[in-house]
Amino acid sequence: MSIITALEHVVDREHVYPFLVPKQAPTLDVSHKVLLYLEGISVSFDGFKAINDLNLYINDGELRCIIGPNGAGKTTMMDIITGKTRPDCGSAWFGQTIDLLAMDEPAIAQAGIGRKFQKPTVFEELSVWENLELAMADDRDVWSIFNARLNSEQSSMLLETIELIGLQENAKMPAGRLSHGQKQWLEIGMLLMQKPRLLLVDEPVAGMTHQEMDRTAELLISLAGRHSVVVVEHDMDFVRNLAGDDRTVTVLHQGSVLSEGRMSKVQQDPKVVEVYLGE
Ligand SMILES: Nc1ncnc2c1ncn2[C@@H]1O[C@H](COP(=O)(O)OP(=O)(O)OP(=O)(O)O)[C@@H](O)[C@H]1O
Repeated sequence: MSIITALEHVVDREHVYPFLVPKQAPTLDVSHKVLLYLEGISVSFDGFKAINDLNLYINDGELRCIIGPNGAGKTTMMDIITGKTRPDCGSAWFGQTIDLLAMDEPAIAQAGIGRKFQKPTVFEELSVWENLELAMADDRDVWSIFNARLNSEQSSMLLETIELIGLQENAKMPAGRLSHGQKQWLEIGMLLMQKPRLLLVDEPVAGMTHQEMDRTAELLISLAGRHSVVVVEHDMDFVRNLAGDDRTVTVLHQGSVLSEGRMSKVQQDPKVVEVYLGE
């Protein structure tokens, strides 16, 4: 480039230098129908292998239940997917192009992986509607969110979400007054406002009534297809309900996959009966 051209670029306010463009994750590619690939992942804490040569594949739009006894490595696996824990070896890809191990936690969330922890963390003083507004994927700051009007796409997304989580009647209610189950649904709704492609849900029904559990199963099943959903859960009745006859259940034990398949098959696997269901 000549000096004149370089000077022209400097004064040209439209010109953006490549080094000034924020690095963006490559476009998600699920042409092979797999959304998440974990291969040969291991991680040790003080010499103890919490994850041991783990291989796991989640299809695009799939709802997968992950079960396993205490200490099987379920939480650590979620921590690796979301970038909270770095594995010692192995690979983790989101679709075929996005290398999760090369990204930090915010970049992974930005790329479309949302995580719901066991305890609901909603803003208790704010209404259900405001909680959802606040969670909306947007570059507005907190104050402008409440001062600005939503555009029509944002309003319809919010309406659709509040209906999906069954809280339309509670839109104006402070989130602190919701039941435990309703708070969990609100938090799922808040995650959905960020348009995740993959939702990781940790023990969603702990502390719920049976009615709330059934409603939660319906909600998670309704999300599959548009999103992939990975649910870690201890409650076997809930897992049976969620998995139905044709979804895949993965059993983790000592940091690797012990068994995988339909719930009816997994339940009868002698290895599973021995380490987990037979407890
Ligand atoms: N940061 C850490 N430092 C040391 N050990 C850890 C750490 N995180 C996890 N572990 C150990 O790794 C093993 C797997 O833990 P993890 O929490 O992933 O299991 P889990 O399947 O989620 O168990 P639970 O069902 O009880 O939640 C456990 O033995 C745990 O004590």
